[in-house]
Amino acid sequence: MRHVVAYGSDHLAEERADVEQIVVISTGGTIASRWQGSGFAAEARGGDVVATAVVPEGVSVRVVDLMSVNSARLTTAHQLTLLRTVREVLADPSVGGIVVTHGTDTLEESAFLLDLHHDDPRPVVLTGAQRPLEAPDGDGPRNLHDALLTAASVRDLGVLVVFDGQVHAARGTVKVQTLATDAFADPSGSRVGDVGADGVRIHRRPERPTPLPLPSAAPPLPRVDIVMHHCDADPLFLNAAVEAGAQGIVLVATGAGNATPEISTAIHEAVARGVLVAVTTRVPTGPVAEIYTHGGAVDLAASGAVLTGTLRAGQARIAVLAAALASTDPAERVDALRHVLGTPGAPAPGTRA
Ligand SMILES: NC(=O)C[C@H](N)C(=O)O
Repeated sequence: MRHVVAYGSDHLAEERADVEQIVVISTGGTIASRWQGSGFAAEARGGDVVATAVVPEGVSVRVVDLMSVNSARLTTAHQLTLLRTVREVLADPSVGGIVVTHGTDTLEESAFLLDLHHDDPRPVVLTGAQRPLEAPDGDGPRNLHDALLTAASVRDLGVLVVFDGQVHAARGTVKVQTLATDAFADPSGSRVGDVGADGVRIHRRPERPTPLPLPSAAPPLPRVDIVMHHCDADPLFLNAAVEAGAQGIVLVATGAGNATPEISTAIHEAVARGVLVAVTTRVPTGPVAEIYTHGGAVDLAASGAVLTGTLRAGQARIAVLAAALASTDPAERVDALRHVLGTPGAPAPGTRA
């Protein structure tokens, strides 16, 4: 990345490094965690986090200290603040890309929300750590270096997750390890690339639907709940979510998307009240599919639920949330959900007559 530039009135030509400015947005997580006397919690500022990493050659870093929280505590309001901050940062054409340091617990949710709205060729790369800030064998410094390198190197890949030498698309990626450092994978797909001593290697381009417009962050933000099915489950929690005012519900069904006739009836009633209901599965890998009746996915879909393909619970919830933020009309919300799921033939949100 070297080129020739002219400086000042004497037209002195010099060769200088073409520096790529990457903005690091710091949000907390284990990568920013310190011991609190009883356990670890996010505490450090972004500058402290960046100071742990080797900044790749040709990259300059500017830090935005957005928040410092364990990611299990994040709310929709936090995530919309992150989304707006990304937009504001990218409004500066001198910025080459963004790295978001984030707790791993809900990283896949924030990454997917950003990806659904990302309409810029410049990358947004999320990373974090499984070991705390000052751990002698910490994984944060390498992850941050790799994320910076990726953010400075790639274009037109949407929002990415870089972790443990791997580059993942936001969509489909889930946390697959509670403690080990190879924390992320797409169980139903393949990764986008790798980061090694020879740089960033990209193997595939993620499929992404047309990005959604920036949603309003004005309260009240829609409530979207997750309810898990299991042996002996009745519709109590699904109905409780409706009573609590949920505008969207994700049922984490068994197998390929199956529950019971009673839950199918409860979904029918929820949908009749304008609630957007989606179905994913407890199984780690593979799509949900309309195969079984007697309370199976065939019936749940007939009751008005939308099957979410290979998205797991956290990202299925983000898809429902994004659809709920895109419109207040129940039919348009279904369109928006099908659009973000990449359903063939789904009308673009807001195009209904
Ligand atoms: N590894 C981590 O980052 C976990 C941490 N509890 C979080 O903030 O998500």
